[in-house]
Amino acid sequence: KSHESKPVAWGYEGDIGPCNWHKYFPKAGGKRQSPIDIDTSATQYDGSFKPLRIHYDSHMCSSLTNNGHTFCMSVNSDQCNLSGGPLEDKYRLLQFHCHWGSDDTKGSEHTVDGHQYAAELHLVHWNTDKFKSADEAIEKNQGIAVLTAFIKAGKEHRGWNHVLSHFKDIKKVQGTSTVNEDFNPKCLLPENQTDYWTYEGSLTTPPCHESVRFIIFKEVVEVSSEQLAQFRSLCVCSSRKRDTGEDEHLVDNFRPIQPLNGRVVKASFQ
Ligand SMILES: COc1ccc(N[C@H](NS(N)(=O)=O)Oc2ccccc2)cc1OC
Ligand SMILES: [Zn+2]
Repeated sequence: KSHESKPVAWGYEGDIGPCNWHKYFPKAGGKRQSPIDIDTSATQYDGSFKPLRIHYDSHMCSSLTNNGHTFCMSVNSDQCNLSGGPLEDKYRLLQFHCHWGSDDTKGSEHTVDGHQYAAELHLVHWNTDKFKSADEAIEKNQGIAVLTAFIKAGKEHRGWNHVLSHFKDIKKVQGTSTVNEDFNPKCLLPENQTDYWTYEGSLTTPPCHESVRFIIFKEVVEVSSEQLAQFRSLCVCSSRKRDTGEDEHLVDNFRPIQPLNGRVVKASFQ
């Protein structure tokens, strides 16, 4: 029997934290890693982008899972597609998830002029024109496109309640809940979908494949502080082994920013 490679544990703190990921996941030490700081004085306007086309249907059944690092809403509808903007091909929505912090002052992965937001939404899509499966696409250049929105504390976001209402079923690690309601993840995006930054980077979690085109909206989405607290209520795996055996609540599931290495961040707006 071939020896299955044992999955390597990784996390956001201690010796399995981001500084050591490269030891088991060599791509994490690559030249086009994510996230990055967006220095708005160095972005370059690109007038050649066509309008972004985000076509999601809402009759998709999906399941919400606590994967030990965040929640992940998987989508298995072939009707949720993304194209246009900086993209040459058509991409299909696979899942969405978020990154957040232990309080409202931190949590996003990307930063803008050094400013970190309270959380960051990632809608992960894979290139269905070039590849046969998401598992193939995640290792290939242009394989993945991640639509990204920053989140800050403010007024309550009613759309997010459709996701948060299922959190009680996935409080435990590897918990899964089936979500079969009429929910369209497009409601989680900002109103302004024409102004965004875009650059070529990587998965921000191991195996950190350098296959991702990030599209990051300029407009920030507001959710209430109570809703942000619900993100933090998820119990996830942590490197600290507590003898108390109490559930580990996640703190800071965001990767630190990575060197730009000469990459240029394009802007769809002037
Ligand atoms: C299509 O296959 C994958 C897609 C994505 C990621 N990792 C993803 N990276 S990110 N933050 O850049 O989107 O992080 C998470 C974080 C939480 C839940 C699921 C993904 C990993 C994948 O296979 C290993
Ligand atoms: Zn992510």
